[in-house]
Amino acid sequence: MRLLPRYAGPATTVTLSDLWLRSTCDDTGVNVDMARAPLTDDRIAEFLAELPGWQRVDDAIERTYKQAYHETLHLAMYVGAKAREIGHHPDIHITWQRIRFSVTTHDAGNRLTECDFELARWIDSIAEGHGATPLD
Ligand SMILES: C[C@H](O)[C@H](O)[C@H]1CNC2=NC(N)=NC(=O)C2=N1
Repeated sequence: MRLLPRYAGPATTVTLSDLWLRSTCDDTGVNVDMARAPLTDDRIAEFLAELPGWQRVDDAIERTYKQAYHETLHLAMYVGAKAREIGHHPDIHITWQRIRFSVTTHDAGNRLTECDFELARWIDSIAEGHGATPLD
């Protein structure tokens, strides 16, 4: 079992993109702008087209990866660190050899917003860095 985290990439640094996303997606007194407005079905389809592998499930987007159980715990830790940085958090479901991420915007009444697609992009990047295999 790998004892040290495999991935020490963007999840541990705050980038301009994070700062933008944080100012757009968290609720620390920043005006809720377009990024947190519920998206129309057409816009959701446009965003999904840019995120191959993510599926819409009702008013959330989901993706599942295959990875050794203990590696999925590492991956969840780094995704959690990124979620804290950007103020937007996925549901994470871990079972044997599988990790599934589900993202929606609770503050918009559990509807899909731009924040969800930004978070999905980060999850893809971190999962790739961890060597997780998409199951789509
Ligand atoms: C106050 C806090 O920033 C907000 O409640 C954030 C926290 N993380 C979040 N994560 C997700 N997935 N949806 C939200 O609406 C959300 N809101």
